[in-house]
Amino acid sequence: MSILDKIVSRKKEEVEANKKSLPVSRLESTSHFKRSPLSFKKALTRRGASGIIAEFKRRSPSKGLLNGHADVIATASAYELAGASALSVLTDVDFFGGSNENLEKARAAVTIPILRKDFIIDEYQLLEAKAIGADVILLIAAILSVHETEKLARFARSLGLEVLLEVHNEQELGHINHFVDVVGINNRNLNDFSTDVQTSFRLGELLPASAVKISESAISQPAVIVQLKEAGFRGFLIGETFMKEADPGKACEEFIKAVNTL
Ligand SMILES: O=C(O)c1ccccc1NCC(=O)[C@H](O)[C@H](O)COP(=O)(O)O
Repeated sequence: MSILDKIVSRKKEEVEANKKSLPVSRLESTSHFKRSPLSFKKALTRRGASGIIAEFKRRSPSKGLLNGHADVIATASAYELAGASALSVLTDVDFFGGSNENLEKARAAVTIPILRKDFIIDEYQLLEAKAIGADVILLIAAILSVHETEKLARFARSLGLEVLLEVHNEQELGHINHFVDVVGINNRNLNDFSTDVQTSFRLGELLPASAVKISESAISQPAVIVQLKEAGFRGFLIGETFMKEADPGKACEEFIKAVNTL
């Protein structure tokens, strides 16, 4: 079984358990549920935006523990102060050491949009995303059919959430539909963990000029941001480069400063 299959299999169990312990009526009664989400797309395309989407990721299947000490509130605040356009918060518990609570804490600490980074396979998770204060959700083409992608994207939009669709190869471009706000090209092959930033350049050329596209994973050099911007990318999702440092907020600040000097 590939790691992606393992994650999805565990996710199905987790979602069924959550449906029982926290029914939809409880999700719908939260204060976040009544809030109007912020626009991720606007935050990335605003004039002068850094486009950096700074991620809070404690550990990952590919690298193990990245940072056991960073505090989510301090890190989220520091990312925003450093000039990040948006945050990404892992909420998967078993494989990434994340939690819904982390996203709620980040929500209370920042005013920029927050991406719920998880493996979404069920509409319940979209209601949950809204209830914990997310603004945008991730749909991963590699784990969804074209029909499932459209159904989930439509439902997310009906809740006022924006949709980031993640693709990794030419075939997955067929998952794009008109409910998708932003297309993410993941430089990491989620089955074997190999990374190659060229994936963004290759697939980016195949997207219509009107698509708002972001590059995800394995970005560690400020110079790459300049090249990706030249290729029309508006956002850059960065986790490990920041989280592997003792002070992820400082690492983000230095990275954005370095981009601005190029
Ligand atoms: O990060 C992993 O090892 C991973 C493994 C399996 C599925 C997803 C995985 N990561 C999710 C992501 O897409 C990244 O957290 C995100 O793009 C940031 O990547 P990075 O800057 O390389 O931490």
